[in-house]
Amino acid sequence: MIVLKNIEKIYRTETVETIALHGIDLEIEEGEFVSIMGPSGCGKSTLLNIMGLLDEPSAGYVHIEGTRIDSYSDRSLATLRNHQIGFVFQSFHLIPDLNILDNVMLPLIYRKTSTKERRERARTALERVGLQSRLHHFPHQLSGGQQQRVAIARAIVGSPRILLTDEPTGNLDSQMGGEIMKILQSLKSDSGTTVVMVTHDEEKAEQTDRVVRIFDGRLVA
Ligand SMILES: Nc1ncnc2c1ncn2[C@@H]1O[C@H](COP(=O)(O)OP(=O)(O)OP(=O)(O)O)[C@@H](O)[C@H]1O
Repeated sequence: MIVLKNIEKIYRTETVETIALHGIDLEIEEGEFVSIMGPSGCGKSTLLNIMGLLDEPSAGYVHIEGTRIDSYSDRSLATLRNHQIGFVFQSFHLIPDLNILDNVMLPLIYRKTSTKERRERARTALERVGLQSRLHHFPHQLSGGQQQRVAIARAIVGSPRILLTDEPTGNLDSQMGGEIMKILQSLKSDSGTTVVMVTHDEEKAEQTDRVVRIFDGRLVA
């Protein structure tokens, strides 16, 4: 379960102060598939980054699986992020010089597992997204939808409890976007993964369990 309590986020530069989030209270149940919608600049990515422990709130606190995050050391935070949370972004961020299998094995490099086990897990994750026949292809040899499926495989290879996705279908046509939605739904239904998806696409948001709407850094529904 993810709990956000009275989250504020203020970005300060020398001349400007931007209040990106104003007192957000949000609870996301384990195994829930939630979408976050709102106009450009309303704070969606900021919220996702705070949920994913990539950024710290200026005030308020985050609980993940019952533990208040600000009680963690940087090292335990990194471990928590590496083991419990997977990320998928709109642009796939694959490493062009590594084949698909090696790209997917990458997050396991910090774990004390053998290369053989890491390879097995990467194969299983790639099977899960239907890319078992492309293991030795390089990213540029795949379509956009396939590259996004690799990014999902990489995000789930460590079996995270939480998958955070920032416009995962934003760069894809509607058929490929539909395939990505099916994969996200299967993660929820087959493994009970909690999935949070930032999207601008009303139709895709309606396919999730709950739509959270943000306007000007505040929750509106
Ligand atoms: N690193 C930063 N420094 C200063 N201001 C920032 C920073 N990151 C975001 N902002 C500001 O915070 C606000 C929220 O940005 P955020 O990226 O969370 O919006 P968003 O809803 O995800 O937008 P979009 O849909 O366009 O991606 C915006 O006004 C943005 O300009």
